[in-house]
Amino acid sequence: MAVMTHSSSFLLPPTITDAVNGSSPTTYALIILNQRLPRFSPLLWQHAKIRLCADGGANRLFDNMPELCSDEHNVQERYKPDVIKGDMDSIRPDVLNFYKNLGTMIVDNSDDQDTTDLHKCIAYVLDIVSDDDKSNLCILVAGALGGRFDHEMGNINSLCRFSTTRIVLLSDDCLIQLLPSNRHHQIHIHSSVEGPHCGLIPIGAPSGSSTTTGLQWNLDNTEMRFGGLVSTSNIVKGEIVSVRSDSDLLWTITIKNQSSN
Ligand SMILES: Nc1ncnc2c1ncn2[C@@H]1O[C@H](COP(=O)(O)OP(=O)(O)OP(=O)(O)O)[C@@H](O)[C@H]1O
Ligand SMILES: Cc1ncc(C[n+]2csc(CCO)c2C)c(N)n1
Repeated sequence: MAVMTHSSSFLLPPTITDAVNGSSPTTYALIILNQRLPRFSPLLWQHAKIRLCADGGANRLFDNMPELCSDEHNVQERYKPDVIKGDMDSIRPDVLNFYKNLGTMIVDNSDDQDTTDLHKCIAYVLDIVSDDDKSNLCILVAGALGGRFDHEMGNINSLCRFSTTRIVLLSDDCLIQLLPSNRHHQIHIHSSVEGPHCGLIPIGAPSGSSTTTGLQWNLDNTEMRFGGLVSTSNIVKGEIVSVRSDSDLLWTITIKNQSSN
């Protein structure tokens, strides 16, 4: 069974990350959604090679980034997205014009009312990254959780629709990613920035057999299904959590508020 490693090193400053990652650095893309920016968004921005706003996500970048970078000047000019894409029913005209004048590419997909703005942005990233970058690609999605439940489920559905792409949904409080079936997942825990609370949740279909190490309540060939057992309120115990399952699972872990540590 092929090993797939996971690390939330994008929550650490890039210099530390580069030293840890060694030879094959991850290519990060950042997609900003229409929810209050997570407090660590400036860090995600630094890691990212390409930055997109999904429609109204541009309003959040424009309105919230200056508060998060209060020690910097000209924040709105400096934090210029490469692309704004979506059905353009939420972005404010002043914000659209501001970024258009800075040279941001605007992609209006108002004709497509069947896929979400997040879906459109992920598809765009997959279209433009080179094959080399695609193999190391990880898409970070800021503002994906909390707020409207239909949007949250739409965002989780994007993980399933693009199940062969590494995508991490992020809020201030936690992250979610998909662990594809039939891999040996090794999740490196950065305990200074994440944990200890975590969960493993079957999505789309029941999981017949899942096995883990590194958790307080490990699974041992355990079945999980909605209406039966799903592993919520679990706790990370080791530096590495390993997961094997015959079905796709969602992995979620809390993100620490570092100002309170
Ligand atoms: N409250 C929320 N919770 C989670 N994700 C959100 C929320 N609001 C927006 N998003 C995400 O941000 C993206 C862009 O948001 P935006 O408000 O521009 O979308 P929208 O298509 O205009 O939404 P709607 O028309 O349903 O209000 C959405 O596709 C969704 O992925
Ligand atoms: C069955 C069904 N349910 C909802 C929508 C609405 N919808 C889904 S994605 C989207 C675009 C949002 O930017 C919209 C309006 C649909 N088309 N089909």
